[in-house]
Amino acid sequence: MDDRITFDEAKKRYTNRIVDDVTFGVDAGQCLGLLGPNGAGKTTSIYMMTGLISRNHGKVIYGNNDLNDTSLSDLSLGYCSQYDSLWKLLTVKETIQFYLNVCGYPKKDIPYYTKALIEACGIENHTNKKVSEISGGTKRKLSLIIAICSSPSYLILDEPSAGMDPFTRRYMWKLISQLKKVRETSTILTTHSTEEAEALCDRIAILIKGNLVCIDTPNSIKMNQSNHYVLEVFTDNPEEFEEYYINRCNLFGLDQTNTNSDKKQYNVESSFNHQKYTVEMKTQNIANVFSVMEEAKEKGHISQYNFGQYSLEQVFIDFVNDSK
Ligand SMILES: Nc1ncnc2c1ncn2[C@@H]1O[C@H](COP(=O)(O)OP(=O)(O)OP(=O)(O)O)[C@@H](O)[C@H]1O
Repeated sequence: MDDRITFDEAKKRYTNRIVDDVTFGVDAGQCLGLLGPNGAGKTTSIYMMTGLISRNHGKVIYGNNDLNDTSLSDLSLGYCSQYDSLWKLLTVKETIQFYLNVCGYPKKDIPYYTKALIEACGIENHTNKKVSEISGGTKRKLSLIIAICSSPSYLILDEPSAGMDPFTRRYMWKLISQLKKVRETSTILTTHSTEEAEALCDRIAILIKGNLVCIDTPNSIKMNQSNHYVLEVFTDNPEEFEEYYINRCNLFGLDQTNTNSDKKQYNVESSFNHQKYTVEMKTQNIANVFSVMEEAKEKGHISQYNFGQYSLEQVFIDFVNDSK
C-alpha cells in the first residue's frame, strides 16, 4: 500500500498524497525541468498545474492569474501530454490546420503556418498521412506542434521527447529553445533524460516521492557534488585491480585510518571486464589517479580507463539512491 495514503479527519475519507508541498516558479523566457524516477509525481504535478486534476491545497499562478479564478481559455498556455491524444482519422496537415483554426489564426494564413510548422519539425514526408499511419516519434512531434502552434506564453511538456530518435530529439530541442528566445515562453517540462535537462533547462527540479529534493541550475547541482568522481576501468583481472590499485596503492587517497565505519568509502559496479568506481575524494589527488592509471595501462594491467567528475546523471542517481 502506498504509505502516502492518509486519513483526512476533516473530510472523513482517505486521501492519496502523491505530491507534497512543492514550490517552484519559472521566469519569462526560462525553462524548468522536472526530473524524477517513475512514480515521483511529475505527471501529477503537471495535471495540477494544467487544472486536469484538483488539488487539496496550494496555488498555481500564471503571471498574475491564480488558476482557481482563471479560465484556462484565458491563458496563453500550450500543453503536450505524456500520451498523444490525436484524432487517428485526420491527416497530419488536417490536425495542424484544425488547431490553428481553434487558436484563431486568420483562415487565409492557415496554409502558410501549417507548412511552416511541418517544415520546422521536418515531417514534410508525412504531411498527407493519417495519424494512424505515422510512427510514435512523428506523433510526438505532432503533439509538440499542437502545443506550440499558438506561440504560447506558457508551455508545459510532459516527456516531450519520449520515443524520439536522437536526431529528432535535437530538432525538438532547437524548436523549444527558439520559442523560449523569440516568444519569451516560460516552459516546464518533465524528462527522464539528464542530457535533455542540461540541453534545455535553465533550472532543474528533482522530485522524489512527491517531494522536491533539489532545485538549481544544472551547473550548480553538479558543483555541489564537485568532490565526487567516477573512474571506469576496463581490465581482464578486476579482482586483482581492486586489491592492488584501489586497496594497496590507495588510488583515491582515502583516509585508511577510518576503519571503524562499516560504510565503504567508494562504490563499485562490476560487469564482465568493466569496473565503475564512484568516490568522494580530495581534489589534490586527481593528478595521482591519472598518473597511476597511465602506469597501469603501460604495464598492461588495464586496457582503458575514464576518469572525471560526476555527471548530472550520476548526481541524480545518488539522490534517488539516498531516498531509498
Ligand atoms: N489516478 C490515480 N489514482 C491514484 N494514484 C495514482 C493515480 N495516477 C497516478 N497515481 C500514483 O501517483 C504516483 C505518481 O504518479 P505520476 O504519474 O505522477 O508519476 P511520474 O513521476 O509522472 O512517473 P513516470 O515517470 O513513470 O511518468 C504513482 O505512485 C502513481 O501510482
